[in-house]
Amino acid sequence: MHRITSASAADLFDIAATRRIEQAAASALPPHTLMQRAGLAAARLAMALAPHARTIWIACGPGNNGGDGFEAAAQLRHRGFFPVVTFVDDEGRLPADAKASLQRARDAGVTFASAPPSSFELAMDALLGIGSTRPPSGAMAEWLARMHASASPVLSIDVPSGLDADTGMRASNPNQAPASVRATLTFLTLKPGLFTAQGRDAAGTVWFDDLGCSAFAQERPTARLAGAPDIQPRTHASHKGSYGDVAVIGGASGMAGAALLAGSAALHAGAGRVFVGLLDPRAAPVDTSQPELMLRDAHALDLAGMTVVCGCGGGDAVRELLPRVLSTAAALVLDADALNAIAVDPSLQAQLVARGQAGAPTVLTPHPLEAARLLGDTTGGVQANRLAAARALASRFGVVTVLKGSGTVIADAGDEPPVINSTGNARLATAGTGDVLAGMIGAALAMRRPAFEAACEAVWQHGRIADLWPADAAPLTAGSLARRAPD
Ligand SMILES: NC(=O)C1=CN([C@@H]2O[C@H](COP(=O)(O)OP(=O)(O)OC[C@H]3O[C@@H](n4cnc5c(N)ncnc54)[C@H](O)[C@@H]3O)[C@@H](O)[C@H]2O)[C@@H](O)CC1
Ligand SMILES: [K+]
Repeated sequence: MHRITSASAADLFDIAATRRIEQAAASALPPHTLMQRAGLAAARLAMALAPHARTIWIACGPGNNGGDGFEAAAQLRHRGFFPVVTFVDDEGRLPADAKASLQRARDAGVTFASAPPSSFELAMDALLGIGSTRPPSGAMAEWLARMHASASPVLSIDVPSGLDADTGMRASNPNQAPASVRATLTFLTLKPGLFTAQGRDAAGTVWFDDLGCSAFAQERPTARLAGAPDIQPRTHASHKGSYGDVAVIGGASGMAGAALLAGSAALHAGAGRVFVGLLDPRAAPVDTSQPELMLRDAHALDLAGMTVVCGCGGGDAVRELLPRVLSTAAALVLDADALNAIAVDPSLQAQLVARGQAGAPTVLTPHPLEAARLLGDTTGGVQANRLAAARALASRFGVVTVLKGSGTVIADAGDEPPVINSTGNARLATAGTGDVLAGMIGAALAMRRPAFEAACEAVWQHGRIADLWPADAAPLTAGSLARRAPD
């Protein structure tokens, strides 16, 4: 068993692949072995989370997830703890494995109750796992609300009940208040839904136990956690030309700040030189607080051979420059208003596809609404399956897509499984952080990182800065994020 951190690189498997792995393992092992291993792992983690616990409430559902709960209860009782089990369904409908574990819990002297204990030091959610098919209702919904409203830690078994392990969408209760301490112990495989959409909030700290079955995980991963990037040291004999030029195109009237933020981020991410081509004809000729940035009129900037970051604060004015940007930029990041312009213009879309066919790298950085516009979908449709939406955008336009949001998804047009980023937090939910990300990706491209790696590394670093932000520092702003330091 080990804890998954943002530094962990790991393969993720969807429910269908997990079921196949489970079947292969179950048929090679003596009956009930997997559930006994799962229950023991759950009991061990429960003891570690609440070693002082007098009462551990274990809520068990009608399938094998409930079986894991019964098994954990038996193991805890054998170790001198006092689990109280509430069971949501009738015993006759339990699958065989779960039925055997129910009997083991009874034999161990576990207390069974019809209602949750009045107080408990830890709650274990063993109601629904990967077999969840509909929103929890009735007693199940009441029990989930009760455990998540408590001040005691909640340990979810395999998957937080009601969370779709493939997509990270909750069947109901999307605004559930987080319990004080929340952890999920997942078995056999890590599932993508634990790391994107509502999954990160629902799961809390993720622990993984492969139940000794890693040899059976011979499936192609559905997605990956990339883990911490490998930062290469700079050679002494390098110079600014070694780290490339970035040109930011954006900053229409009243929105110069967005382009300056992207430029600042590119600079602090290590680009050799950064030009900011402003679309506002009345823009100031220099930013005295960041004199390193070379401000230009966007229309006069020569883009040949440049890595271009286009769209930050671009307004409608960016539209007229896009044909030139799409045809001349050596490498390109398209953000914000550039994406909105492309979404409504088939000729720009054709140019984007042509770039991909010519092998020119392009990274799109949409938030869910921008992705929906590009796909002709709704935000809800995109969020309902973020992995699929990111892949669809990447393959439609021949680009690398960075679908922003909790658990940012990075997908490319090839066969590579998408990456779900595991850094970042709600500090990033403030104006301008997307401009900063676009600039950081631009810097990585200028340093000649392949587009997919550039995007994965920059997204990871961007979230990492927010994760490391000192709790007692001023709130994170996009400007300080770009500079990577509190003001
Ligand atoms: N079978 C095995 O050998 C193993 C199973 N494991 C556990 O088994 C789980 C999968 O078991 P199952 O396939 O039985 O699936 P679940 O235990 O997730 O639940 C499926 C059952 O719940 C019902 N159900 C679905 N949504 C419901 C809702 N909203 N309200 C009420 N009932 C609902 C279904 O009709 C079905 O009876 C995994 O998540 C994992 O926890 C692990 O112990 C690993 C080994
Ligand atoms: K569960």
